[in-house]
Amino acid sequence: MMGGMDAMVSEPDRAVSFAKGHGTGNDFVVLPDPDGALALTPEFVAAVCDRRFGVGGDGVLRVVRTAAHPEVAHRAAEAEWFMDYWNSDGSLAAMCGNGVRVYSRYLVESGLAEGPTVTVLTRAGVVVAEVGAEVAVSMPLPSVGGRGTADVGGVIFTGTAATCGNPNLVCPVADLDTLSLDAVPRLDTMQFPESANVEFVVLAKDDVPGADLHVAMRVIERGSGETLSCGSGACAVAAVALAGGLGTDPLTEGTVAIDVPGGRVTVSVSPDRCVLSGPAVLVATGEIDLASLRA
Ligand SMILES: N[C@@H](CCC[C@H](N)C(=O)O)C(=O)O
Repeated sequence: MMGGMDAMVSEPDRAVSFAKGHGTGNDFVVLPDPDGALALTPEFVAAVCDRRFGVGGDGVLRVVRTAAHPEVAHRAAEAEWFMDYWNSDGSLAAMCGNGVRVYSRYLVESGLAEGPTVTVLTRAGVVVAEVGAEVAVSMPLPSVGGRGTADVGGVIFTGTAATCGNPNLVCPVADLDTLSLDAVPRLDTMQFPESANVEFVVLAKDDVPGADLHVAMRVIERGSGETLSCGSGACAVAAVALAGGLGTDPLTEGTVAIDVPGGRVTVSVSPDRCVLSGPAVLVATGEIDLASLRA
C-alpha cells in the first residue's frame, strides 16, 4: 500500500519530473502534470520547496490542463492551462505574477503552447502573457485600499493595502538595507483575514528611461518568507506609488521601474490594464526521487 510521498504517483512510478525556473530570483519548482495525475499535498509541496532537503523554491507551479483539474474544469473554455500555484509552506495562493511569467516560459519552451501569446487561468482569473526575451503578463487590475500596519519582529510598519489578485500591504520605509525581515508579519486579522504579502519600498534617487517612477522594494511573502522578488507585490507597489503613496504627485497611469533584490521588473498601470514585465528563465530539469524526499 502506498502512503506519504509515494501517494503522489501511481506504481511503479517513483519519480516526478520537474523543471526549475525563476523570475528575478523568485524561484519555482515547475511540476508538469498535463492530465492531473498528481495529487499534490501541502506536505509534498513543502518538502519539494525545502532548500536543504528538497529541490528548493519559493513555490510550486503545477502545469495542469484546466479540464483536468476538478477545481477549475468548468472553466476549460477560458484557457487550456491552469496555474496551480502553491507557496513553499504548502498553502495555496490565487495569484503569483512571477510564477505566471515562469509558467508561460515553461509552456512555450516545452512545446505545450505555441506562443508568443499564452493564455493562463489562475485562481485570480485569466491572464495573458507575451513570451519573448522577457515575459510580460497582463495582471489583475490592482486596487488600492486603506491604511494598515504590520508588526515584523516587534517593529511596526505603516502602509497602504492593495490587492492584485492577492492581498498586499505596501509600506514606505526610509532605508531597505537595514531592515530585518526574518519574522512572519503580524497583521490586523479584520483587515487581512487571509494575511498578506508585505512590501517595503523606497523611492530610488535616479531616473530610469521610460519610467515615470523608479522605486526599490523588499518583500515578505505570505507563505514563503522573504523572497528576492514578488510580481503581484510589485504591481501593488506600482499602484500605490502612482496614487501618490510614496509622496510624489498622483498619476492616473504610468510606468514604474521596480528594483528587487533579484533584479528589476517593470509595471505599467492604466485605468483598465496592469502589465508586469521582466526576465523569466528556466535553469534546470530533473526528477524528484519520491523515496528520498523527506516527508
Ligand atoms: N511571488 C508571487 C506571489 C506568490 C503568492 C503570495 N506569496 C501570496 O500568498 O499571496 C508573485 O510573484 O506574485
